[in-house]
Amino acid sequence: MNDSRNATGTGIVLQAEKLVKSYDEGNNELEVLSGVDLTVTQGDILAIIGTSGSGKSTLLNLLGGLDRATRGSVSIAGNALATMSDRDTGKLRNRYLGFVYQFHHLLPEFTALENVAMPLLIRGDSPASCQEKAAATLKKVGLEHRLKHKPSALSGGERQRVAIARALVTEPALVMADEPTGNLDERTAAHVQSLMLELNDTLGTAFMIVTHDREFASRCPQQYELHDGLLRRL
Ligand SMILES: Nc1ncnc2c1ncn2[C@@H]1O[C@H](COP(=O)(O)OP(=O)(O)OP(=O)(O)O)[C@@H](O)[C@H]1O
Repeated sequence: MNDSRNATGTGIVLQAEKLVKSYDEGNNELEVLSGVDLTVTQGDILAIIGTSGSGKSTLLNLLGGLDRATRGSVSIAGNALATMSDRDTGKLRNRYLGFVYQFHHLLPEFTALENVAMPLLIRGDSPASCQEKAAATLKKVGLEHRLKHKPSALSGGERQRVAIARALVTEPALVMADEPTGNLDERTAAHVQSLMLELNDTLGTAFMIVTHDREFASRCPQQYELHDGLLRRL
């Protein structure tokens, strides 16, 4: 596997070319993506907006290797997904990508620290190193005083910050976030949005953020709109 920093000598983390996705609907074929091109370079932060049903989640699933394209190509750190087994795609995903969703998906019976340590434990790191890295990452999202709290004892914004820490703990090149603040009140959403912009700035992690929030999108240096199956830079 290539390293993201010098995969192509250009710091390209993710590249999609002429991406098409159709769903088979019996007699009909629903073409959701009709030829999407996108390049994400190290440290980029980009927002993707689009009306409901325009294919934003479909696009993220393809780019993150969670689903396969009908045509076209996706490569992560210079590795083309099309010819890769599901197992190798999973390995690539774990190494280079982090994911944040609208709902935090934290495990309720585990503390914030244990939830954040989980991806490292699954990867086979030693328990001591997992704990240390998880604590350091929770500090980066301002939750060093909440390590032992379970999700039920955290506020909505805190839970989402734990989810962001969990996505960051493996030091991914790119975090893909699907409506990460869609479930938060306006004020809390604004805090979590600022946190992602800060983390991008301080850690150099690239962020791709699907959002309905046009104001948030306008705070991101790159903005794209998905419309009629195509992705257009705004
Ligand atoms: N597995 C599937 N099988 C058939 N059609 C699907 C499937 N997944 C999504 N679709 C359809 O593809 C279109 C795009 O869906 P998608 O979830 O990607 O949109 P979205 O832009 O993320 O929407 P929202 O903003 O409402 O979450 C929709 O018309 C949806 O019904």
